[in-house]
Amino acid sequence: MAELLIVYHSRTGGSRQMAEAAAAAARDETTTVLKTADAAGPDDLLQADGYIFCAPENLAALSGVMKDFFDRCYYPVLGRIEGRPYALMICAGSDGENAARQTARIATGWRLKQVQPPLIICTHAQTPEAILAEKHIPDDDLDRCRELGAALAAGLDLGVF
Ligand SMILES: Cc1cc2nc3c(=O)[nH]c(=O)nc-3n(C[C@H](O)[C@H](O)[C@H](O)COP(=O)(O)O)c2cc1C
Repeated sequence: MAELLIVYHSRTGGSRQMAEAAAAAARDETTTVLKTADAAGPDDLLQADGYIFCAPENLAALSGVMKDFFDRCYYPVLGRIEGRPYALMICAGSDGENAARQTARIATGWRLKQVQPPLIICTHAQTPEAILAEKHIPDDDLDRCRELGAALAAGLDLGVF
């Protein structure tokens, strides 16, 4: 069975809920490994056949912990995972585009194949208190994460990418 690796970072819970929803749906289709960014490393990337990366946008960039995952793994796996499919999920307050663009550039460096446009979910938190509060991602947004997880996992299992 093909293996899907989902790597995520979350500060206030939104990205975690998104990653967990994608993982739960993906597990119905293929072997799925869910790891936090600080626990994941090059061996996890090498072992998997495809990826979902999920993280918040912080200060108009990918969150630092997720960036550290890519920084640690970039050269150890460069040239060894080319052509593998991936998808991207970003949790943001009101934007998310820069984090998505930045992550896509890293993935292009690895020569990964993006199999669908980035899924950006905005929490619409505006005040410092709301931004720092624990997030609750609505079920219809989590449905979009479930669809993404199921589609990537099913495609991996069928070998269509
Ligand atoms: C330090 C910090 C910086 C942020 N910068 C942005 C930003 O540049 N753009 C944006 O859309 N949201 C921004 N946000 C909002 C978060 O992306 C949003 O709260 C999201 O839910 C965080 O995901 P998480 O719950 O997985 O941590 C920022 C939040 C924090 C704490």
